[in-house]
Amino acid sequence: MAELVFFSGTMDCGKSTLALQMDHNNSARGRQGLIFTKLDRMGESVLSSRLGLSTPAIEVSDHLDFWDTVVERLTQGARVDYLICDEAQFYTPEQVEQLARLVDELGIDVHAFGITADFRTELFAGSRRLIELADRVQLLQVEALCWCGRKATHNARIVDGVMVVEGEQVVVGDTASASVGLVEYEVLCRRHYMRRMNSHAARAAALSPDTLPFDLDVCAVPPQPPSRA
Ligand SMILES: Nc1ncnc2c1ncn2[C@@H]1O[C@H](COP(=O)(O)OP(=O)(O)O)[C@@H](O)[C@H]1O
Ligand SMILES: Cc1cn([C@H]2C[C@H](O)[C@@H](COP(=O)(O)O)O2)c(=O)[nH]c1=O
Repeated sequence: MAELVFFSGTMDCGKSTLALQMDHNNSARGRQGLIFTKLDRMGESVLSSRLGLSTPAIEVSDHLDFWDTVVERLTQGARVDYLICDEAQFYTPEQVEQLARLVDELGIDVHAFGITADFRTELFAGSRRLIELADRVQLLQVEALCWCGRKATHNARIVDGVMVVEGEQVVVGDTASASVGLVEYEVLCRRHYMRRMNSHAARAAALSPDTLPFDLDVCAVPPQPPSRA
């Protein structure tokens, strides 16, 4: 029985890697699939993982109709057994409905991958619709960790080293650390998200002589990011 599955987790927890693995495993067994993504960090029409693997993909614009795209392929004689849909948080609710229809009416498996919430903790429209419609929402097994060592549950946006909670919902970026003047992201546990305490702020607080030792978490010096030289 075909399924619509939403594989979800924070940024940097391995969603794109799993998307590539699922495509590999399916195609190795002779199944035919189509790979979609939207606004991948590496550029247009590519699905990339931080582990270094990437594959060509169909770029999803707001105007792309999944139903029409797949039906056109089938009409041309192609087989379509499954879809891999990365960065699905950026899809429109209508596109998610088209994916559900492909599962129900054409028996095509849809594996969607994405983060649920933005840097303000608000659901992305595509993720909301996926949670509403998916047969299953599956959290990834590999957990990304907050700088304090707890499981990371939130995606924080960092601008010039400072965590922000206002701004455009969509700004493509990476979780790379230690760059200044860039929009970047850091995954945090809820406690440190709520305190606006990203690793940079925690390091500064731990080193400041003015900081009262009111909380061991805050006073712990977060590990330095690895040098990228
Ligand atoms: N150098 C590395 N060695 C081993 N694993 C790595 C390395 N760099 C990244 N990873 C793994 O890749 C994951 C990020 O993979 P990716 O598929 O790009 O994440 P997502 O799509 O969820 O943002 C990290 O959580 C980590 O497990
Ligand atoms: C939290 C958040 C993220 N984004 C962007 C940043 C990245 O380009 C993607 C997530 O990609 P990943 O493969 O899961 O790392 O989403 C955004 O635009 N707005 C946000 O609030």
